[in-house]
Amino acid sequence: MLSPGEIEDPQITSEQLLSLKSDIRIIDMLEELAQKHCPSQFQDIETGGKISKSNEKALTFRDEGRKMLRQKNYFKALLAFTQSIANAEDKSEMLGLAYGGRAEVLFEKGYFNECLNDIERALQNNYPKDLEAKLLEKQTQAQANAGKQALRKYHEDVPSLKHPNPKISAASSSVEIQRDQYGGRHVVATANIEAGEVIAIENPYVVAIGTKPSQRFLHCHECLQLCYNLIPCPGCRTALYCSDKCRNSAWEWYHHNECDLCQFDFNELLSVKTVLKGLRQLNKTVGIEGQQFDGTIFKSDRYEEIQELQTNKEKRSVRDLFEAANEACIIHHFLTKYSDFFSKNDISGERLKELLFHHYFNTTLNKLSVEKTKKNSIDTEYHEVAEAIYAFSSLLNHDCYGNVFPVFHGGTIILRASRNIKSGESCCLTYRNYNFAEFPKLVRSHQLWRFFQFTCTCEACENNWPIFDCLNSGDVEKYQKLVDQINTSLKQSDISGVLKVVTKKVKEFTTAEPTKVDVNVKRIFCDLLKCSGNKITDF
Ligand SMILES: C[S@@+](CC[C@H](N)C(=O)[O-])C[C@H]1O[C@@H](n2cnc3c(N)ncnc32)[C@H](O)[C@@H]1O
Repeated sequence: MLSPGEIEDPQITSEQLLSLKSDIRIIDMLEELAQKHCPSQFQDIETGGKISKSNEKALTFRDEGRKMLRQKNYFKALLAFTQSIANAEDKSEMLGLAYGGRAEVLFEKGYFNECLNDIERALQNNYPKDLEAKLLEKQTQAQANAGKQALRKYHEDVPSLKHPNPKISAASSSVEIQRDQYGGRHVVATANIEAGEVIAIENPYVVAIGTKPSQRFLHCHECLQLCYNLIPCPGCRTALYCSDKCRNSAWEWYHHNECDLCQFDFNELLSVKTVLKGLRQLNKTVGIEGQQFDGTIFKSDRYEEIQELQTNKEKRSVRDLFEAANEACIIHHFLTKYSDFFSKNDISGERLKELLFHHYFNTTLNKLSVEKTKKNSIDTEYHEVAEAIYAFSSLLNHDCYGNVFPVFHGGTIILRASRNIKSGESCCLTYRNYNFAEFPKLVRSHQLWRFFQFTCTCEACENNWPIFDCLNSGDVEKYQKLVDQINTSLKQSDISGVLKVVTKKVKEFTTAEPTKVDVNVKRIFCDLLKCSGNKITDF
């Protein structure tokens, strides 16, 4: 794709662009510039050609899978066979063989139920008759063991809200949405909230899985659950799902058109999914009485809430405006030329470009990173699975010493208080973990402006709280005792026991500038909260 640096037109400024007033005029002007400087950019993508399913590619991955299986490198074998399944042509013998190969890996690792699913799929997909006897033998062995397979849980059950908010479908009744001139919409506590309390439980509107093999070949692209026997979209070699239910849901809401784009090797894009799902939802609800948007209840699964999310368009650089316009034009071009989008949607090309432009900004601004953690250990490392858009969770503003922490169960986000929050206080996340203890104020303000276009005026910024090394120590002796207690409990895998002790400690925090002990205890507390959420693979 063309980059803004390649536009040799130094005269253009974001003010000039924004003075054009309407989005479509900005898009048109930038499209004209892009065509002047790089007339061949659409053809460049097209000459790469449709990268459709290919049994040849599937065979290469199958060979790799078999090699890894022989070497007992089961993890790599699983990834290779799943890639073979993604590439194999629908209903081909190659697909059957790829399922058969993965069934062997699953058998070796004791995933007998998953193995049986794959054997079934192999048999339904023209598995070669001369190899069938061996597969049926494996089936009998797996059936004999399936009953003994322990139930594996990749996160704890999603809790339910004790006191649901009658006006916000995802939130507890102790919060409300307020708006002010400086911070826009934000979430405020309407009652005292204790550390650990659940503030909201919310499903994503759309998700976009990461591009690494450990992300896309191990998680459902729709619900984000960890899954070792994903099934492919029959049309493209990109999308993989944990079940027919997820595959059908994705198809119904957005993938019926996204699939055409995936065949040109576009990664799954939050903005595109949002537009496709939004239009689908609007088409479905229009005309149904009582389904019109009335705005009295904030619903997480409704397009109007997503459309309203902030864009900061007026504060964007030329680079941002250009990237958004360019992406909108490319997606528009490919949907027009290679899909039946316009015959199924009553919408003009210009309107589609405007929507893509709008959602480029509001998805880049509001997306959250869906994470997972190591099993039963305090793990400060960052393991991303996907990015996702949540309607209500997007309304929490930033604080460099945030009081809310997200934990992910599959794609579901659970927002918990990471310290006590007083009634009337704002409930805030720490965006991209730009917290005061790790990043000096100068770095934080630079990055917060770069990614979120605002100047932070939180207590840490206003009072110039020092970074960790320069904080007061706090009660180190007590802290050492706590750490010993934590380590003993962790050795016995007693997470809930240690969480109780740490929660008590967090509840004792005062509002003054935190000490080193406070910062460490809060960090441990958040890491322990994460233990109930998504786990990294145990394969
Ligand atoms: C994810 S949105 C949060 C919800 C947003 N306030 C709204 O009205 O929809 C992020 C944007 O909110 C604003 N924001 C977040 N935290 C802020 C803060 N501490 N002070 C001022 N503005 C803030 C910035 O414009 C930022 O780009």
